[in-house]
Amino acid sequence: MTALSIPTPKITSSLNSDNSSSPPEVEKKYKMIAEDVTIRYGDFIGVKNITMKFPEKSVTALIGPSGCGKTTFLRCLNRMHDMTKNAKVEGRVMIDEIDLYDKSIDPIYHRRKVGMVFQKPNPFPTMSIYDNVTAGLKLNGVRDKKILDEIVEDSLKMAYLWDEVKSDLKKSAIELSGGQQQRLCIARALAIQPEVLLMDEPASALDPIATQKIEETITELKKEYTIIIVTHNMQQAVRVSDYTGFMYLGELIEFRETKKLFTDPKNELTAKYVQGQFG
Ligand SMILES: Nc1ncnc2c1ncn2[C@@H]1O[C@H](COP(=O)(O)OP(=O)(O)OP(=O)(O)O)[C@@H](O)[C@H]1O
Repeated sequence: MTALSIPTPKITSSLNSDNSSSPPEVEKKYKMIAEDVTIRYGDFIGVKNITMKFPEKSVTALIGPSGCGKTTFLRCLNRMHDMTKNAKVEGRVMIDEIDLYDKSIDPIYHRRKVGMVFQKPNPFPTMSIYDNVTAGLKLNGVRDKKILDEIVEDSLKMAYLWDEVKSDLKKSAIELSGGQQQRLCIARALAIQPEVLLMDEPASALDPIATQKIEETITELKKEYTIIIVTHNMQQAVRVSDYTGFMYLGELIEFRETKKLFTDPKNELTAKYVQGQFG
């Protein structure tokens, strides 16, 4: 994809403590590390002291029963809680060597490195397919039509939507099917060239065929991106992820290679959850 030229802020801190919560079988480098993260909504603690290391170019799934804090945790990975009035995040989230929460960094610059895809497809409804993909780029000052055209094509190809829409990029985004809209949202997230992609139940509003396309897209994208996905669907976690973290009541209970977590869980709670004894 055409590389964007955006100024790099100074690096302010570094880390590599190797204490816990990394899947033990990993040979890859870690792209992102959440360290001692606690998230409160007023007096309520939504996430308790989670340390989690995300291997690069792989998919990590977050699973657990409703209300256990999956979305709350995911949202801290790109500082989305900055926009939630009563939320307070403690701890550190490192991308490469930079703490996203360090007071001296530019949060807008660093948030760009972490793309987000939400549960319900949310294309900008009054915009065309083309304008949806270029919206973030234009906000970042990219105006060159040739560069925009190239990035639109590259992003739509990476999201596995190009062949279905290339002949009519001016069509309104809301004329696409739900599954196509979700792949458009993935293309929109990829257009600003993030390094990490967060996905919050990206297929839960979709039918089985659209879900399969999204899962195939995720499998292809992990060749280039580090992906963290929240899912309710355990089969989906097994199909798409390399590593899985099981959360319960705001805590990370177990974090391992997906196959091992599902076939040989170490924790009794994990075992009960993956066997469907509670949900
Ligand atoms: N803005 C908020 N203010 C207060 N409490 C909140 C807020 N957002 C979430 N919570 C609470 O934090 C806890 C964790 O919620 P969260 O949405 O992260 O869980 P989840 O595991 O993603 O659930 P689900 O699978 O149902 O989406 C819940 O008890 C929820 O009610």
